[in-house]
Amino acid sequence: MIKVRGLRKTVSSDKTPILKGIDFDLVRGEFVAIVGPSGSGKSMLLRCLALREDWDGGTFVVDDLDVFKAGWSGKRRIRKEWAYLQQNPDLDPNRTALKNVLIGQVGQTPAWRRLTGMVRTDDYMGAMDMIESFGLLDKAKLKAGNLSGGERQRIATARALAHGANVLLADEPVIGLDPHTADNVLGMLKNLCETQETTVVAVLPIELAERHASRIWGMEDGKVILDIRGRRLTTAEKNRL
Ligand SMILES: Nc1ncnc2c1ncn2[C@@H]1O[C@H](COP(=O)(O)OP(=O)(O)OP(=O)(O)O)[C@@H](O)[C@H]1O
Repeated sequence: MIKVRGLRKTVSSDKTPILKGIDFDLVRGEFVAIVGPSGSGKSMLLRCLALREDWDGGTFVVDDLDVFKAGWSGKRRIRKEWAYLQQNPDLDPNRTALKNVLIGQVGQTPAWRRLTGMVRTDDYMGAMDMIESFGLLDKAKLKAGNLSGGERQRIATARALAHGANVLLADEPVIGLDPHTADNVLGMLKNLCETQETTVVAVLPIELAERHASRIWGMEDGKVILDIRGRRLTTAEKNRL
């Protein structure tokens, strides 16, 4: 269970809060899509949940762990077990797609492994399976710098999942993908939620949210103004966003 109460975020240059008190409970295995107009705070919410931003107020409880009260160890656990996929994923452009998946993300992978690049056969097989399931087996040996934006995004998602992230926070994970591939990737994420109890919180366009998410949050001006089970939004609901 993930429990957030009163999440507030203000940036120092501007005293108007960007997030104005967000509350929610999330259970394992939910696939939440965040929708809403540009500037409503979708990316900031994900960044705060990923602890890429300091919070200005609020409580954050994951299972029985009060993340902020636990201090360094609480934050470390989130960084280790949760994956954050930003719009431009932080892949190493000089390493192959496969190597990026194998060595993982800072925070998820022991430093010695990142430095030496040493991997076990099981890890290799797991990484190749994951790359294949994202339809990129033929790109595994290409340097990440030579992949398209959509391919990089899929490799970053594969990397997070290959390292066993149990919560995936993804900022527009299918941007730039053709509709068929976008549906495939989201279908895969949905399947992971259902079979592995992975929790996904992703910023998505409304029509993809309607099709794939188990829950939809609509954001407006730093607040969640709509929190519904995944389904087609009514015209009135769409007009609020
Ligand atoms: N570091 C910052 N300094 C000042 N303002 C910021 C900062 N980061 C975000 N903002 C502002 O906070 C608001 C919310 O930004 P955020 O990126 O979360 O919006 P969004 O809903 O993800 O938008 P989009 O759909 O365009 O990506 C915006 O008005 C943005 O300009």
